[in-house]
Amino acid sequence: MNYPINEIFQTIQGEGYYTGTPSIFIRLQGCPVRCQWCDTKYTWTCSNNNQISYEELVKKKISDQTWSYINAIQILENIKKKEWTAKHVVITGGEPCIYNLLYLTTELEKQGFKCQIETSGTKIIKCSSNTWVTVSPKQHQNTLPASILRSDEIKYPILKQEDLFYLEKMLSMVKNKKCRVFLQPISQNQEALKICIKNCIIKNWRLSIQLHKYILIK
Ligand SMILES: C[S@@+](CC[C@H](N)C(=O)[O-])C[C@H]1O[C@@H](n2cnc3c(N)ncnc32)[C@H](O)[C@@H]1O
Ligand SMILES: Nc1nc2[nH]cc(C(=O)O)c2c(=O)[nH]1
Ligand code: SF4
Ligand SMILES: [Mg+2]
Repeated sequence: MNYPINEIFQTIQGEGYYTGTPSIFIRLQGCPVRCQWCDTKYTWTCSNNNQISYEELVKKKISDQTWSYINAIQILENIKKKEWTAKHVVITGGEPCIYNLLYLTTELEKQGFKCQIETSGTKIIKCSSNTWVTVSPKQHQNTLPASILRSDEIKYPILKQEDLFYLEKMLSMVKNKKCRVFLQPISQNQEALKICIKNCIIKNWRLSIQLHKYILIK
């Protein structure tokens, strides 16, 4: 099965529960959700005009809207060829759950990788049962309660205190589920950081600051 991939890179996970974990990122192309503060807008459209070859994709040095159809075997070949050592794979995007990720996560697990998906939860999540699912609820496009139920962590970007109303509404829909909640300031906004810190302490939630943006890694 081929997936439209924007970039594949090895770095340190900068967000959420696995912050600090050496990770191989697989960024898929395409997202219909269109959050206006999104920091990966270059993945939103999957236009044929921006399609490049596998050979060009694996050599990409900059983050732009070019992408290539790549299958799991080619991904594994690329990881081996680049001698990457991380065993944690983060499938992100764009919105990766517009695609069926069951095949990709299963093939990666067969080779000993731990898979994590970063998703808005606005689409039905199709992946292996061992995959760690990070759901980032989105107010304007209605994250599915089923996604919250499947989630291993909820990572909620906020700008202002009122943004928390939607998170509380989503959590109230899954009363019996114990959720791991992370608050994440949007775009390193310092006022939002203060609001995140205040509410994490009150609610005993955890803070996610996008570490990679502070230590200037990809
Ligand atoms: C780029 S998104 C891709 C995965 C998926 N579409 C989603 O929204 O979860 C990965 C994570 O980055 C967060 N994010 C995107 N832009 C951000 C920004 N400007 N500030 C903070 N977090 C941001 C998203 O909320 C999500 O948790
Ligand atoms: N280092 C690093 N950690 C991340 N965690 C989630 C990311 C994303 O864009 O999905 C991301 C990213 O782009 N870089
Ligand atoms: S759902 Fe994720 S990728 Fe899509 S616009 Fe929102 S933050 Fe960006
Ligand atoms: Mg990112």
